[in-house]
Amino acid sequence: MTNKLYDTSLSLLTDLYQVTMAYGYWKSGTAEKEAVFNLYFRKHPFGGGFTVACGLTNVIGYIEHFSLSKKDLRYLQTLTGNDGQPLFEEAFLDYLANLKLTCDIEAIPEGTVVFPNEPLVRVRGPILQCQLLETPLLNLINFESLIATKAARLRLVAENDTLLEFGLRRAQGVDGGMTASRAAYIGGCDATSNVLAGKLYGIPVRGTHAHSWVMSFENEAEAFQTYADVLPNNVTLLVDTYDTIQGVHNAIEVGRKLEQKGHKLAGIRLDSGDLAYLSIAARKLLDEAGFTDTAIVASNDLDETIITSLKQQGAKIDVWGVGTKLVTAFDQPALGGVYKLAALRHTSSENAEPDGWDYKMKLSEQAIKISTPGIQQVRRFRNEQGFIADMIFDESNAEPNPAGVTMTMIDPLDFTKRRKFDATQAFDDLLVPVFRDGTCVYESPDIHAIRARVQTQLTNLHSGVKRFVNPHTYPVGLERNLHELKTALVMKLRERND
Ligand SMILES: Nc1ncnc2c1ncn2[C@@H]1O[C@H](COP(=O)(O)OP(=O)(O)OP(=O)(O)O)[C@@H](O)[C@H]1O
Ligand SMILES: O=P(O)(O)OC[C@H]1O[C@H](OP(=O)(O)OP(=O)(O)O)[C@H](O)[C@@H]1O
Ligand SMILES: O=C(O)c1cccnc1
Repeated sequence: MTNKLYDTSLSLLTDLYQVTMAYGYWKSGTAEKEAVFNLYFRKHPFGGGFTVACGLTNVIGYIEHFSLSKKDLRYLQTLTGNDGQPLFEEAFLDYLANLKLTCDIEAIPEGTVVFPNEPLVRVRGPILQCQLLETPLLNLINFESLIATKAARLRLVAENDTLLEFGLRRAQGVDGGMTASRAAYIGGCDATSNVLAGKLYGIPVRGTHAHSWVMSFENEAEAFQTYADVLPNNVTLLVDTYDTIQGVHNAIEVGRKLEQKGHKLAGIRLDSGDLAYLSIAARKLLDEAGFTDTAIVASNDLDETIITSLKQQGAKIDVWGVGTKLVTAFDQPALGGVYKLAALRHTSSENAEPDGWDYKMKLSEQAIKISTPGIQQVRRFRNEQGFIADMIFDESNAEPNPAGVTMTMIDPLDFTKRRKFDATQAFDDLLVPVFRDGTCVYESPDIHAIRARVQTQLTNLHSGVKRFVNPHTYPVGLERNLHELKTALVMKLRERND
């Protein structure tokens, strides 16, 4: 199912500087110059060892609906510079009115585990168009990948327990709630409480009831009984409004009556107090009363650390409801994805050289912030045990060619560390074609298939990469030619600035 939230044009959902640069390219006659940009991040979120790529379906929706409406253009017409004069001339607005995206876009499919410096999306096309896409692409990929990663971490600790996403009420606005519900499901949640996300994305919806239900009755027993009478096929009772242990006794009473009518007490929910102690006590009471199938749901500011601790304490919790700390990515509120120019095409008419790419990179005093030039692809080598290493290479300049025999991968942090991969080594090239000349050529898998992909990907990762404390760094390197090209370009740029 595609994301209906983006069925209207969001073409102005960008930073002003993208539009002023677009104007600059147009005015200086370089708008159509072919460029390549890469979208990548530099550091895993949450101090982890992996990230889950997510957001591509929404990127496709955004691009397919890209078109500046008359209202958009009228708005741009009103923008003025510091002299009070219009920022943009009419002819540029006419150009934008007729602008159709013609980019070629490759991307790593959603649900793939990815690592720092790997291009998640590669955009190739007229530089003006590539530039306009920067902000929306970052917005869409950064947030969804962040939340999918958080959910994948929760899934790792929840193991085979049920994981519910309860975050809408505490999410960052409407869109924060909607995209978080989608990404949380993809990352590993089993269902959401968000009904609109259920409708739009086909995510299973689940829920219990609130304290207000109990508080609205004379007493808890009456509240539970009324709920069971009204929804006998959906009875999970929140037992902690007044006294949790008494609440469990009241729930058991209702459960007995449900059984007499051929229904069952599906669960109880704990939402405060010591969840380890209370879940163990509740399990004992339920089991003694014969309710061995009744699930214990827990919520209350849970995250992967608390769930791990509760499991270590022997908590008897079957279902974890996680809201705030999941959908707000509480401990790291943003993934720092960036979008950098990596190559610009020159034609023989511009200089004496034949047509070809000028490689581009951003220098920095910090090695981690130096971007990598080139028309990049990521080759993931694997064997029966799982993923071995990822090698970033330049499609137009690989050794000896992308389908060829031995390739040498160089560790970006220690150039003396090299690994060779010969032709017998199994691999997958991660970036796949998504747009050709502005037309979508990629069919997004359905959301359930994307979710399943995350779990398959994680089973292919070494457990050391998945641990939360000091995770092992999964090897990612540059193919030798790309490494040499990058080194030569750094030298050249540094010399030019000396
Ligand atoms: N046994 C436990 N071990 C570790 N953390 C726990 C345990 N039990 C509960 N927590 C977590 O501790 C945090 C605070 O719980 P605490 O009991 O202090 O507040 P509360 O139950 O929300 O209080 P209130 O009764 O006022 O609602 C929550 O994030 C909760 O998930
Ligand atoms: O704790 P989170 O991970 O964010 O999970 C969502 C929380 O939202 C609800 O509380 P709230 O107090 O809003 O409503 P309630 O009266 O139904 O408990 C629910 O009981 C959870 O505690
Ligand atoms: O259904 C629930 O139990 C629920 C839904 C939203 C937030 N907290 C709990």
